[in-house]
Amino acid sequence: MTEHISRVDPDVFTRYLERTRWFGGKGRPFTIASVRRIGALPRTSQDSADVVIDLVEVAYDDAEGGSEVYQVPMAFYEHPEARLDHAFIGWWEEPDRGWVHAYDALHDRESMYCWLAAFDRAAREAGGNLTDESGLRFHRIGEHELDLDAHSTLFSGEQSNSSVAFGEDALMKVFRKITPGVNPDISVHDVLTRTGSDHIARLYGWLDWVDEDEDTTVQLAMLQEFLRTASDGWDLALASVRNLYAEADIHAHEAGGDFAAEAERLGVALREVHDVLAEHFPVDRLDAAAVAELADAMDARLAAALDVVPELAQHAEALRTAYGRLRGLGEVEVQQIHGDLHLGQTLRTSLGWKIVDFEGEPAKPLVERLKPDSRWRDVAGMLRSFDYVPHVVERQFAEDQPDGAGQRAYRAEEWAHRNRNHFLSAYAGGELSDAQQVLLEAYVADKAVYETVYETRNRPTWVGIPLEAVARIGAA
Ligand SMILES: Nc1ncnc2c1ncn2[C@@H]1O[C@H](COP(=O)(O)OP(=O)(O)O)[C@@H](O)[C@H]1O
Ligand SMILES: O=P(O)(O)O[C@H]1O[C@H](CO)[C@@H](O[C@H]2O[C@H](CO)[C@@H](O)[C@H](O)[C@H]2O)[C@H](O)[C@H]1O
Repeated sequence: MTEHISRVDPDVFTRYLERTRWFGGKGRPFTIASVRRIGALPRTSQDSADVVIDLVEVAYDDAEGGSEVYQVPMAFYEHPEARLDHAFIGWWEEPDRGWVHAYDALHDRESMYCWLAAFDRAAREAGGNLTDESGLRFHRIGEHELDLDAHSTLFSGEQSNSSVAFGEDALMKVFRKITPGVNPDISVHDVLTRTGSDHIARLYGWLDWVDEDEDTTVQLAMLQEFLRTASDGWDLALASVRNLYAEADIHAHEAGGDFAAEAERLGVALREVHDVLAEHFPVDRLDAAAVAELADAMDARLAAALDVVPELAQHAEALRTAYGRLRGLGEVEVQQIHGDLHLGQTLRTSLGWKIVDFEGEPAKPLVERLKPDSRWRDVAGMLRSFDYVPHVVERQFAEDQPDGAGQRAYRAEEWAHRNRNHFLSAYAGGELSDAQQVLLEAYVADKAVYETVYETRNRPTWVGIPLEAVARIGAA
């Protein structure tokens, strides 16, 4: 542990991380390797607490090993704040502040005002940049005037990061797992905002920190347009299946809540986003050797997954065969993509579909996430998501209405099939070539394997959903 908080019992952070949704190391043994104070938010006249940002380094004590760094913004109060009980981290003596009661600052409206006010001030500084003496830099782009009267509300969803809405004006996403260098969520939103894309929330700014010791920059948060009229694509799709089940014996295309037209619009939106990204980021053609490396990477991911999900073993050969087919492809085009696309990353607004969260898969190292990849990875992510929807609805129905499961399973498959097809043909604009089919199948298999690990670690009772998909690949 570094000197400045050496009096804090590391168990305080261990217990806190384990309680959060966003900590990626749940289920793995770990110790706190270091805690580093990187700055304090500029004070405003409304402040009632000191607000600081710590980076907490976690070292894993299992065979996989390695370490990760998490961002923990904290509000320090002199006395306990009952209204923030749910966000309590611990209490300890700070060298220059005395005894403090530390709370997760994102739950605290007074503290969140510090971020909003700093972003607002940045817009008025030269170049839209505000830098403080600790190296925290607030950047603004565009003309949007922030609403400084807006109250902050922390989103409570299942997220890898923490998002705070400022009224209906702006949304700030605080990145939890921190890696030095460019965060693709910011760089991709920056390009799509500057080019006027219709399918994203506009970027308003971001916060980074210059680590002078390591000569690196760390991106800490992103501020963007709040999509007021948004409905989550995942929730809409769940509602569509519930609607289908509410009427006995009708087909998916006959149900009032049919989702196929939305699936088609989503396909078109994704293609348009991919086209803009291809225009503004480098596009490469992988040669046969590089394509073989792509297959090797999928093999390696499967090997690592087998340690976490031993049930995958019986399907390993079929999965390797799907990856192996990639080796027969001469060339594969790669570009900047989304990297972790699923229905929960899509929002239906009054102005059409928007896609959010361009950070890539949270578990992947940044170097991997920054590498150009095939567009078919994103398409595969969406196809997997259409597969998840009826399974999740069925879990809810099975409890209340155990009868009729067989009939529901049949109709569920019809729903998933219909929406996958509508999405895919709208995206591709016609039939897929053999090479595209091979790519798509390999990426679907790779995503399903990733999901088995993700579910085992985060929602163990859901692991059957991707495992069933993996079994289908085996049976094909
Ligand atoms: N600009 C926005 N306006 C309104 N809601 C948003 C916006 N961006 C994201 N959301 C909501 O916040 C949720 C989490 O955002 P996301 O970027 O996926 O975070 P994470 O990286 O933590 O997964 C999304 O599912 C969506 O419902
Ligand atoms: O949104 P995140 O970047 O945090 O993505 C992670 O969490 C997702 C779950 O919220 C997970 O997605 C999986 O579950 C979805 C249903 O909840 C389903 O629609 C997706 O198809 C499935 O992959 C995602 O994989 C993970 O990276």
